[in-house]
Amino acid sequence: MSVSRETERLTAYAELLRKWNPAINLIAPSTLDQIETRHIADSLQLTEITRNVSGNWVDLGSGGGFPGIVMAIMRPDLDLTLVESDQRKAAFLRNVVRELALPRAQVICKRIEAVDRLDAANISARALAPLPLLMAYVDRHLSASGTAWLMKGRNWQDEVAQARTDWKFELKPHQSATDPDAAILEITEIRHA
Ligand SMILES: C[S@@+](CC[C@H](N)C(=O)[O-])C[C@H]1O[C@@H](n2cnc3c(N)ncnc32)[C@H](O)[C@@H]1O
Repeated sequence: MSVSRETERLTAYAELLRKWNPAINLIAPSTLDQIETRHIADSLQLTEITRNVSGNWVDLGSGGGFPGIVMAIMRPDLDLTLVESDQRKAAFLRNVVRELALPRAQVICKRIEAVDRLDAANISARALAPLPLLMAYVDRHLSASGTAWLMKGRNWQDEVAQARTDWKFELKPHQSATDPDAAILEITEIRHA
């Protein structure tokens, strides 16, 4: 049976994470044995939901590369930008992009608030900030017709209620398969309330 190019790259990525995590703390050490079942599986849910989506993609606060690197592996047809302000994590991400040969992925090592507007068709973020703050980051970098894909934990409904104080938006939640209380929030038409 042939192993797909995507599977080879996901395996190589997991190896790089395991190699570098002791030095850089890319993911919580307690979750090192859950790279495939939790971190990659979470990210693959997003790539599955968005398999027919087109346009440039921006992943904010990429950290060790979830979901940004998984998106770059599964969608090599998209221009993808990972924004990560921590220099050591950004160096790791650049190394992954080079070693896995992902030529349409680039890393910006700056704070999200300091990056020139990216005018993205799609934005993703996982474990970056509470939704009210995340909306401000997304609003800065999303195009008027763009879609945000925000991976949220079990308090997502409370966060949505808080965010609606300052923002108006259309919301379509996709329930997580790995954690029934978590969701990927598909958000469009963002504007100040
Ligand atoms: C908790 S980690 C999550 C990383 C990854 N998305 C994941 O799910 O594993 C949040 C990351 O966002 C980065 N970050 C936080 N605030 C940021 C900002 N304002 N600009 C750029 N990066 C930021 C941090 O350095 C950190 O690597």
